[in-house]
Amino acid sequence: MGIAETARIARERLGATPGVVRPPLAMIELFILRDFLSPDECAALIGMIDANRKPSRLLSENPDAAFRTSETCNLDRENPLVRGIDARIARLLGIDPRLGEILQGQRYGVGQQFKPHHDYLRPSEPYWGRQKEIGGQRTWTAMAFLNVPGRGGETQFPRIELTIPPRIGSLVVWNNLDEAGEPNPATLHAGLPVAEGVKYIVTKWYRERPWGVRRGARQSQGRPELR
Ligand SMILES: O=C(O)CCC(=O)C(=O)O
Ligand SMILES: [Fe+2]
Repeated sequence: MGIAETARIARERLGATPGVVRPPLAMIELFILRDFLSPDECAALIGMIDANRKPSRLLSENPDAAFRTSETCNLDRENPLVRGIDARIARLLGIDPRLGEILQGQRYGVGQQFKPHHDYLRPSEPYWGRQKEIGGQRTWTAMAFLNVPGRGGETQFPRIELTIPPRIGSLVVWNNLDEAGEPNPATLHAGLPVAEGVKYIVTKWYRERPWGVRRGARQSQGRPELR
């Protein structure tokens, strides 16, 4: 199934799911589903993130050391809660779960942020040779807020003047590509600095092809810690 067909199905599935809201945005395809995760699920995920967090990394070289200052946790895919949530996201989008990267948690303390960036990959970057092999382009992003920090930590899309405040359990889903399946620059977004408290989210990125390195018949993961 290609990028366009995946997008058509995701659009249809999201559109048919009760509670899914699609803000009227001309330039990007974005959906919000409140209460996708229960407060108990959020609390359990926060515990897992706290137990296993490491400084977040970037896929591309970036001279700005403050570009992404959060911490990241690759969630244990053998854990039943993680498995269930992963499967629910895939079902909501009608997407083949094999296209998904590992479900990650992110934690931002006071002052931490992820400056404006695109989730799609750039074929002109040095990382592309490998990324092309392990799934190719990133297509859709799903991100859920696990808590509400005291202040700050909104997810902002500066090109379309959209700012989404954290809300516990809320899922935000967007297509990083345009109608033609090409990277959509309007999807530029940032995790704004946390001003008070701590912010936790989970993020799920999907690829155009099954994600991972193929060794014979067995599929192992790529370098999930990298963004
Ligand atoms: O923290 C946020 O609000 C955005 C996170 C994000 O953009 C990402 O992890 O790719
Ligand atoms: Fe992002």
